[in-house]
Amino acid sequence: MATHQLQGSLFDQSDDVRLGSLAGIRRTVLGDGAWIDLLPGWLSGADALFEQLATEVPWKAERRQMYERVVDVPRLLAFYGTGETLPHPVLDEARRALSEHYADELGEAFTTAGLCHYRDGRDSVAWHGDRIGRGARENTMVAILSVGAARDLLLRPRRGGATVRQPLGHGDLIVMGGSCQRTWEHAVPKSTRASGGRISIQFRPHGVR
Ligand SMILES: O=C(O)CCC(=O)C(=O)O
Ligand SMILES: [Fe+2]
Repeated sequence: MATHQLQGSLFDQSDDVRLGSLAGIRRTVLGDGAWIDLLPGWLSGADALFEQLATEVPWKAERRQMYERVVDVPRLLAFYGTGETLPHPVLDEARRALSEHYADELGEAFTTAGLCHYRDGRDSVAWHGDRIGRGARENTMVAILSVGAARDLLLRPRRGGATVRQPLGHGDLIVMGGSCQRTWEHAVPKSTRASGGRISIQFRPHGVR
């Protein structure tokens, strides 16, 4: 598999949970109208936030029909809809900061937050685009803040082509934008190297899932 690796954060030993500036965010154009913005280490104290979210969020283990079998979804989930208070004030702050930063380009606010908890390297998410909602038809943005151990987020064009590999953890921010949910797919594959759990917080506009 051809991979193109961008830099991520390796450590975060601060206990003081806070956001930095979004000024240093950098865009990579993927093609077919898709792009990603990256800001390694946007959140400091990310590993402390991981511990708190892991224990305090009311995580749900879901089961889904896969052909003729019902299987466990290989990660824990939580969802906060529009107007709901998020499980840590810094996440409300992140949602506000992202909404402000992208106001002109996105034309609407980030409202919902989906959380995924990958307990270890056996947890994963299969190739998909976030296309249950408007992302199937319209350009939109999905902003993901990652805390805990780094895991690879892979991105590949739907029409075929090289895979982009982006390790994410320890307070890193990625924003998938443009046509990314339609023309590209993303996944977090299983890993034999994962050195602990990772939680991702996905901010989306209303009606994007
Ligand atoms: O955990 C991640 O970074 C990706 C999660 C994801 O793609 C999703 O929940 O739609
Ligand atoms: Fe996704």
